[in-house]
Amino acid sequence: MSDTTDTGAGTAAETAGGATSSAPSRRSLLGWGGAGLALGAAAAGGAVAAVRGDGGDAVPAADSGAAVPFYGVHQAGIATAVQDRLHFAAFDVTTKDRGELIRLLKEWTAAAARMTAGQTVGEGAYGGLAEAPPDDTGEALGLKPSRLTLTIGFGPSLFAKGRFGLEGKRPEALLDIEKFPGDNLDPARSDGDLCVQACADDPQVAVHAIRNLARIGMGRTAIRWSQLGFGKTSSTTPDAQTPRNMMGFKDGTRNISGTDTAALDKHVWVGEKDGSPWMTGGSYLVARRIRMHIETWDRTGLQEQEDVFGRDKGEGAPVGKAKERDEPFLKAMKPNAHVRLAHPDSNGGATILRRGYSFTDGTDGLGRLEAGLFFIAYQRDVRKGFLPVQRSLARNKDALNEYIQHVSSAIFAVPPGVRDKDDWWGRALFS
Ligand SMILES: C=CC1=C(C)c2cc3[nH]c(cc4nc(cc5[nH]c(cc1n2)c(C)c5CCC(=O)O)C(CCC(=O)O)=C4C)c(C)c3C=C
Ligand SMILES: [Fe+2]
Repeated sequence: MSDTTDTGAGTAAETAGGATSSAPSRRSLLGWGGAGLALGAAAAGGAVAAVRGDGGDAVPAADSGAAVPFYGVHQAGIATAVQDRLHFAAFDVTTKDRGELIRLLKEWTAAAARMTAGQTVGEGAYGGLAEAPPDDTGEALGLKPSRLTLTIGFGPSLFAKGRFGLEGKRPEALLDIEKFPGDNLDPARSDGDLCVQACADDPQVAVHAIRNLARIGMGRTAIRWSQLGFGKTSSTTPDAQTPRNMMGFKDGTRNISGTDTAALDKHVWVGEKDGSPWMTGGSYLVARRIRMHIETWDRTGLQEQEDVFGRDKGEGAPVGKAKERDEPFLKAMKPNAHVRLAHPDSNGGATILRRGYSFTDGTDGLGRLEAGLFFIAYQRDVRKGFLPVQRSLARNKDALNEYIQHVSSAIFAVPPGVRDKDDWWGRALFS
């Protein structure tokens, strides 16, 4: 655990860069494969043979074992290619000391830079003082970087008066989300001062990352709730096969593509003139745990299932069309079909980037599968993204509502990317 050092930006930078560390890395354990080469470049802070051009514009990662660059204009994990697994954690900040919080964010940044490059945290998992717990918990030793991305967000409660002096910096877009008809929200699984979204192609790598951040944060933060996810339910790579959700339908067909920079600028990235300068290049994240009434769905006829979405189950084509990517003709769908109500044309152009994951947490004690969608949406302004779409789905009685229930809700301001080794998560907010 790296709580032994007062990690100033300089120290954090050295650690993040990896150049001065003698810690055993997942790279050194792996040798120099193709992924290792990309990782080596990332660790050196140089041009990466890889996944993003200028650190902001995303292009798909080819190799699921590779490293996704940590530094960039935008945080990775939003427009970058979606990985297979998720561990999402919301934290309460337990320290009252602003300086402590800043130190924590610097330490987290340094650890995140190392872990996303496939390296161990701090001095590693072994080889240190026998009396002290190792800096790294060790379960990712020998594993590839697995396209791990770590994306941080700040919740509304962090900006509360009398806490950290941030009340004047709360963006208007970081609003308190209203309760929608049909919501059955569990406060213990909702909200949070901070969040970290960890996505990777190996679940052990994602879980290791959250575990180590939680460990570094001990005494200053505590996990409020967390969510594991599998089977991505969206795609930010248009050429990839669209994944299917737990209802068996292709999900993510009409998502914003990670390569469509014009759409990302228009709908996802916060602009300079959007009101909160520290958020320029960032985005707003809405997370909703949505339980599915799986057993009811499984007893529902195919025609009804297809009517619910307005797409067919096999190909994923919109009603009356042959191919998944054909332009939907909304009026051909039932008035309360999910796609019809969620489409930008039905919501004044409101458009979101979806990045959700399926989940199952076993059974619920009544023999029913505790399963659903952990819905994640990124947008430039929640008032022009999630809110109008969800209002439309809730108030117009989306046909899907009979089969689902929203059981948790959270919103976070996701700051821009960490530019280089001297930068840290939230620097613009606290400066
Ligand atoms: C508030 C936003 C949305 C919530 C909540 C939501 C829940 C939800 N969606 C599905 C399954 C599908 N959704 C699909 C399309 C779709 N959904 C939203 C928004 C929300 N969905 C949008 C904006 C769209 C795209 C509409 C369009 O432009 O055509 C689809 C169709 C395939 C696709 O385009 O992705 C499916 C399937 C579930 C199961 C669910 C809650 C559990
Ligand atoms: Fe949807």
